[in-house]
Amino acid sequence: SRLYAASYGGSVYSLDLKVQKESSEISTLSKSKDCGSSPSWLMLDKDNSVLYCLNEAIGAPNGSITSFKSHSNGSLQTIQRLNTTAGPVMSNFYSAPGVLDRDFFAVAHYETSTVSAYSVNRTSGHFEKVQSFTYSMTGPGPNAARQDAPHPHGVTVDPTGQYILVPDLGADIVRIYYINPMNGLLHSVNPFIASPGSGPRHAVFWTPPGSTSSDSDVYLYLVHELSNTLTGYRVSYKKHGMTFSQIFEGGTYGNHTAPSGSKVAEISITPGNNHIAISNRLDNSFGQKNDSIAIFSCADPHGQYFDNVTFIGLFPAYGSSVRGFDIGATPEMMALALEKSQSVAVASWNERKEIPGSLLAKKKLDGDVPHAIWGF
Ligand SMILES: O=C1O[C@H](COP(=O)(O)O)[C@@H](O)[C@H](O)[C@H]1O
Repeated sequence: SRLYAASYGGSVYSLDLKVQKESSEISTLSKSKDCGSSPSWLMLDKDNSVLYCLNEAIGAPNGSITSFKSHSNGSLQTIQRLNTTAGPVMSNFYSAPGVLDRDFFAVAHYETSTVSAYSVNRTSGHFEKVQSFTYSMTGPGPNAARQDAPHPHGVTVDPTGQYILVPDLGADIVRIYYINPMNGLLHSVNPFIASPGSGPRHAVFWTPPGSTSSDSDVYLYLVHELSNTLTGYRVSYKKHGMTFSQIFEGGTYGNHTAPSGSKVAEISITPGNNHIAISNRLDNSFGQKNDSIAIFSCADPHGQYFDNVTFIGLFPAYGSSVRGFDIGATPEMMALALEKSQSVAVASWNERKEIPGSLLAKKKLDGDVPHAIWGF
């Protein structure tokens, strides 16, 4: 199976996982320095074999985005590199029904309080900036060290494809943009206000399988890095925006207090559509430098309909500071970006119980590893 990983050592990796009965192994197929000094996030267009890499460029005045053609032998061929405002940390594609020849992607820039949007030719992998929104605050938030300014952190497209949500860790807000269906331009609508000091980081939607309709059940789950909490909301669509009614709030350690210094990072709905997986960073829950993945149930066992959110338990992450993870491949496995272990790891995935399993393979890369994703 193919994996891609971003390393703050300045490399984007194309990796190969060989699963064997005795011992599995991750090997490097190729490595590129063309993403820039601090690759932070990867976004794969599987249909066109194009990989997009955000360069956070920590400490530098500009960030950048690079697109790569990913060839079947694993080599990464640079298509385009474009400078951006500093600090891009997450991106996501979206489209507009009235724009037939191009799609779009939005980028959250943590460092510069900015959300930017690009139009992209998905076939060629070329892209250009179309919009940006920069925010300010009149004073720091309750956690002054982390909330000195707005810090957009995530980009999530709603299930109907009409809205983009951007959790802002610094401002305790989820910014919401309506996508103009005729031209793809983003329009700010009423944001969602999170609890003061909670630091919303990333968000994910749950719907019954395959639903793209605002008429069906739509739920939003949000992880808050500063309070180490998960919140859940039933979503309703209005003429010009979305409203949220809270259905859950709980810690990512169940009934236990979050260990000092720990911080939540990633959230996703598991492949069976019935659980929520969350990465807890720097908690050492499974021993020194062995952090945890928290699993919550959120639907019936078949993932067909909503059920009350319940904490199931913690599972080992096999390293320190899981900043990103991706559950995918065939059979399903969990790729873990172990930032502070400077490694990428793959754990098995228990498809019956919808929980992480044993460690299959782990590979040290050339720096801190903020993101890893499955390829094709
Ligand atoms: O201070 C920083 O924080 C941002 C966001 O990190 P996270 O802990 O919320 O994942 C990080 O990207 C940046 O490198 C760091 O300087």
